Order: sequence, then C-alpha cells, then structure tokens
Amino acid sequence: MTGLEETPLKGKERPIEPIGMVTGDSRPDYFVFTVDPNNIPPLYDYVYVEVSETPPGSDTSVLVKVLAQIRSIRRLAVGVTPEHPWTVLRNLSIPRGSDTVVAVARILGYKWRNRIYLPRRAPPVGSWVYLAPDSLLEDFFSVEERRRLHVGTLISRPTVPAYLDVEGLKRHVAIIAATGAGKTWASVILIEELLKKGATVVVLDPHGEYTAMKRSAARLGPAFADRVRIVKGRRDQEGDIQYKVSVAQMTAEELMSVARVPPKASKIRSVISAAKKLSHYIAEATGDKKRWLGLKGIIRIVQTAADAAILARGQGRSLEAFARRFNQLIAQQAAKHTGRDAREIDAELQMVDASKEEYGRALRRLWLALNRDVEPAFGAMRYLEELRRIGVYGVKSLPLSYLLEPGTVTVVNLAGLREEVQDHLAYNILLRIFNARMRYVRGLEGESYPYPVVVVVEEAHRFMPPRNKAQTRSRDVAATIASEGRKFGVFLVAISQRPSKIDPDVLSQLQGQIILRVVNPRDQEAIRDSSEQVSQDLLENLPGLNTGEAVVVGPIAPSPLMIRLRDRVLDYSGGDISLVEAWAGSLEDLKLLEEYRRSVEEKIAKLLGERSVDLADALGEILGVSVPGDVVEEALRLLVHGEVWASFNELTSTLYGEVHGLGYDGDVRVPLGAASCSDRGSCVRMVAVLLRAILDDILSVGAREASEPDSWWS
Ligand SMILES: Nc1ncnc2c1ncn2[C@@H]1O[C@H](COP(=O)(O)OP(=O)(O)OP(=O)(O)O)[C@@H](O)[C@H]1O
Repeated sequence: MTGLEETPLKGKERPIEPIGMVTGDSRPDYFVFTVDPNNIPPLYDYVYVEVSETPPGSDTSVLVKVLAQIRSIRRLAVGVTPEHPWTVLRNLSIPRGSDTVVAVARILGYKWRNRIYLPRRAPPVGSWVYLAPDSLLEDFFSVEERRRLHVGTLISRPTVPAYLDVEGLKRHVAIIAATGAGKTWASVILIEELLKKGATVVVLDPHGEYTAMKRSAARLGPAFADRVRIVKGRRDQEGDIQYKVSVAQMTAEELMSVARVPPKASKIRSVISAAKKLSHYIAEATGDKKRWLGLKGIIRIVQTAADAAILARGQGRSLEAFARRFNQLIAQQAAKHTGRDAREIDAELQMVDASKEEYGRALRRLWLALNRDVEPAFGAMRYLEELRRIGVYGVKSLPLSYLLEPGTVTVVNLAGLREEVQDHLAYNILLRIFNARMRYVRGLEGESYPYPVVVVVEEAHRFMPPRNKAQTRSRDVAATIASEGRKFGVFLVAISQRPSKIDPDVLSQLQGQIILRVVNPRDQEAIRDSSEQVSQDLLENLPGLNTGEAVVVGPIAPSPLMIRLRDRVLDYSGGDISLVEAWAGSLEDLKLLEEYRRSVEEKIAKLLGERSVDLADALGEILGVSVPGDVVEEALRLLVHGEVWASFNELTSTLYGEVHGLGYDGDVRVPLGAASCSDRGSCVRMVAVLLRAILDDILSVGAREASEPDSWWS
C-alpha cells in the first residue's frame, strides 16, 4: 500500500477536518507537514496521524492514532524574498493566506491497551494531519487515579489536565530551572499533591522559603491544618521546634569542621578534641550527662583546663599538678550540681585517670597545649561558644518522630546558618532518614520509620557539588540515597538552578526531571548529559518557556510532557519581592533600631547602676576607649541587618565575638577597659559585639545562667 492509500478516513468519513498533510521528511520519531494556512495550530499543540502498526503482542497490523507535538512552525516566502526592495513589494498584492506554512512534529507514540508505544514506521507522506481532540490527549496522558499527581495542564491545552505518576518518584526527581522561573512553585505543587496522598515529606530549606506553607496549610482542607511542621536549625529563626544534633555522637573532627577551626590551629584543635574525649568520662564518673556531654559541657571542661593550667604553673609546672587541679575543679563543679561530695567525685576521677589510658592521654594533650599560655583554651571556647549560640548542637539528638510523621511535611528551616552548618545538618538528617528506613526494611534494631519518605532538597548544588569542585558531607549520603534509596523507600527531589554544579553521579540517578526555563548553555548540556529522555529539540525549547511552564520527562511522566503548572494553594516566600512591601519593611527596620537602642540603654544603665546614660559615653567607659556616636549607630545597624555573636571570658575580662554583614565580616577580641580602635571598621565590630553581649545579658554571669535554663537536650 502507498502512504496515501493507507490514509484511513477520507472525504465524508472524516470526523474532523485535517489541518495539514505530511509532506516532508517523515521518520518514526518526527515528521514535517504542510499546514492549512487558515487553520494554523500554536506551537506545542498536539496533532495526530493515522498509521498502520503492529503493536507488541499483536500479530496483525492495526490502524492507530499516532500522537505528535508541534515543535516548530515556519512560514515560507512564496514568490518574494527579503531581498525584494520595498518599492517593488509595495506594489505587489500578495493575498493573505497564500503563503506556505510548514511545521515539524515530534512523535510521542500511540496508545495500545493502556500502554504507550513508539511507532516503528514513519507516517506515510500524504497522510492527513489532524488536530488532536482533548479526549485523545486525556486518554494518552492519563494516569491511574490513585497514582496521579495533578500538577497543571498541557502547555497548549488549558482544557486538558496534566498528571504525574507518584510511582515515578521511586526513580527520584530533579527540578531544574533558571532563577525565578518557578522551581519553588513547582516543588510546592508537588508537595501539595504528595500531602494529599498521605506521603511523609521532609524539605531541606536553606532560605526559609517554605515556612510560609504552614500558615496556609488549612487551605488544603481542615485535615491538613497540622500537616506542615517547621523544624528550625537556628535558635532565632522561625520554627516550631529546634533541631538538635547530639555532640556526643559527633567525631571531634566533625565538631571542629562545623566550628570552622582552621586546620593550622593545632593547639586549639588539640584542646577541643581532648576536652571532647574527657567529656564522656566526666559525664560517666559524675553521672550527670546533661551537664557535661553537650557543647556547654565541653566549654566548661576547656575553661576548667585553662584555670587548672594557670594554677599548675605556680605548683611546679607539672602535668601531675595540672591533672590534680583539673580533677579537683571538675569535682567541685559537679558536686555543686549533683549534691554529691566533691572528694568522692575527685577520687572517682583519679581512678579513671589511673585506669583509663585515654583519659590520661587527653589530660596530657591539654597540658601540652596550655602549659605556656592558656590562649588556645580561649580560642577553643570562642569557636565552641559561637557554635553553641546557634542552638542546634546539644546533648541529645531531636527524636526522629519530630522529623518524620505520616502524611506530614516537615520543613527544616536552615536559614541564617553558615554553609558548613547547613551542610552538616543536611548530612545528619539525610543519614538518619536513610538509616531509619534501612533498619525498618531489614528489621534491624534502632531508630526506624515504617513509611517511605520523600526528601526535597532546595539549592541542591550546595549540598551535592561535583567531587572535584567542592567537598561537602551531604554529597556522599545524597549519592547513596540516589543509588540505593529506591530499595529502602527514600526518594530525592533535588532542586537547583545550576544542574552543571550538581555531582553528575547524583544527577544521572534523578531520572524524573521537571525542567522549567533554562537559558545557560552549560546547564542545558548538564541536563542533556543526565537524561536520555531530553532530546535536542526539547533542549532548544527550554529558553523559550515562560515562567511556570515546564517540560517533564522520565518515569514520573506518562510520556514527555510540556505543562503549565497549576495555581498553588500553599504559600511560600522568596518569590519576586514586592517593592511596596520592601519599602514598608524599611520603616520596620527603623523601629527595630530604636527598640534595640532603648533596650541597650536600659541594660547599660542597670549594669553601671545609673538611672540613665549617654550610650556612646557609657560604651566608651566599658571599653576604655572613646566611641564616636556614628560608630554606635552603625553598630546598631549591624545588629539589625547582620549577624553578631559574642561570648565573654570572665577570667581575663575579654569579650570574643564574630560579625557578619554590611561588609564588616570578621572576628573580634576586646579586652574590656583596655580596648583600642585601630580603624573605624574594627571599632564598629567591637561596639557591635559589646552591644550584643549587653543585649544578651552575657556580661553579667548570673543573668546569663538565669536566662538560659538547661533544657533536656541542651
Ligand atoms: N506557575 C506559575 N504561575 C504564576 N506565577 C509563577 C509561577 N511560577 C512562578 N511564578 C512566579 O515567578 C516568581 C519566581 O518563582 P519561584 O520563586 O518559584 O522561582 P524559583 O525558580 O524558585 O526562583 P529562585 O531561583 O529565586 O529560587 C515568583 O514571583 C512566582 O510567584
């Protein structure tokens, strides 16, 4: 049979008018057709041709409707060229509609017994091309009702819903797009649909963009009002509960890397790792884990080591004197808290010292690091104190039940944390989830969870960069989840604007892809390299997508889909800013500045025992250097807009701190009463740290202890 004879429905039989005819290059995967100039469909619309095929499992050929999507349309000039001068063209009358319109259509396949197959034959030249009716598209792209995730409509057919297949999540998903193209929107829609399916979802959210979902959860229905939960990484961020990592379960190396102790600071490192080692023995001997196992406990041990080193210097400067003093001082502190006899605890510690080689070795390391100068101890305390202020590192880990709950999305708000800490928390959370599922599946002892978990990782390139580009803790566990998560029911949804900056081993395992507008050629290449399903012509279409339009490929889509994402129900923040709101926010900042000023003035007055004070004078008095008024203003601004941490060493009357923001990043060390300002920047930093110390009541020890009662995990 020739192609024309094969064309099935002609003349009167035709239920709908054709809009074109296959005229050009025709292959099993695409064909070129000439379009009726009075009936030109839009780009990305769907057409079909009827082709005789022998579907798999069938031994006779049948006529099937092969669906195709229009990927390009051109009008060809007839009789005129762009070289024709205007004077000639003006006098030519070319009737409208007489030009030749040629379209290229990418074949998507045909449906046979509920499955999609790709044809083995090219549509015959001369075949009629029809606009696909909605019913054909609905059938072609249908997903079984209980498996479907309703994410939008077909890009060119707002009347045809687009569904993803929840079972496709087993092969993981990447959401990729240029910045501002709608990645977070897409992920929020996916989360809405997963919630409706009763999924357990965890979102690692470095910018705190997803926290707004909680406020709008009830919009999904009354049953969903409590289904969004926020766990915060930083004490002063938005969240229902603080995430906690048990310091005791971290290695000393891990602790020092999150505390950012430089590799070259060997004495400080030695002090921290020795104190950490000792904390286990001291907690055991005193029976008071809460007091000694967390960061506070390790800081207490370092402080005690510094005190013991100073005392030992006056007593023959020997390791023995140091160890004796150290054990005594620890025993005294422990006795105060436990009500036990100090001598009894001291004797117990001496026994540990005598019997446990590790204990003696740790004491020796402390002595070697501190016998000449106790500065490394203060350095160590500064690093640990900075980490402690974040609030995430404590005695016990937050129980997994706060992170994983059936039918609930838990947003882990990582905003405001340094990169190392974000990475460490991501690593800790991914590992706990993976292990909990593995234990459940294998029936092992320990923390486990009975339902599959979807982990959404925003800014995935931060956590899983290529091995040769950057080192992160979370990459290896993400790679393990990407390759083995399927077996244990842990699925990744990784979101990024820079796929080229995601480890290719991980990216290639994310077989489902939701790709929105991508302009950068390197990122387009990364997408092509990671997925066999993204054809060159799809890639070429990516820069032309509008915000909220996406290409979906992989097991999550019934067939490669081009969709317009639906409106979301849940809110998120971090979309384009509204200028009106932003400027109104600046008035809020002014208010906050005033509040800070008033609060500092009151606290300083109390500290100095006066009724009222001039802020610049009073700060100058505490520091021992004159402080100009504009420096105080700038330091207040830094408190409002930046991040300022402070800790205080009573023994040396020295304030330590760290400042980030407004171009003042840096460390600060201020001997109170003997400070000096080398330049304006250092002066601003110094005053900001002092203000922070005053605001947080850490200049008066009694007030600090009172304001921070030990919680069960800190
Ligand atoms: N499907 C959509 N329909 C309507 N508006 C949308 C859609 N998707 C995104 N937008 C709007 O586009 C803007 C950017 O969206 P979104 O924040 O989701 O992008 P993003 O790719 O996550 O950006 P970033 O890279 O900054 O995280 C927002 O203002 C959002 O409201």
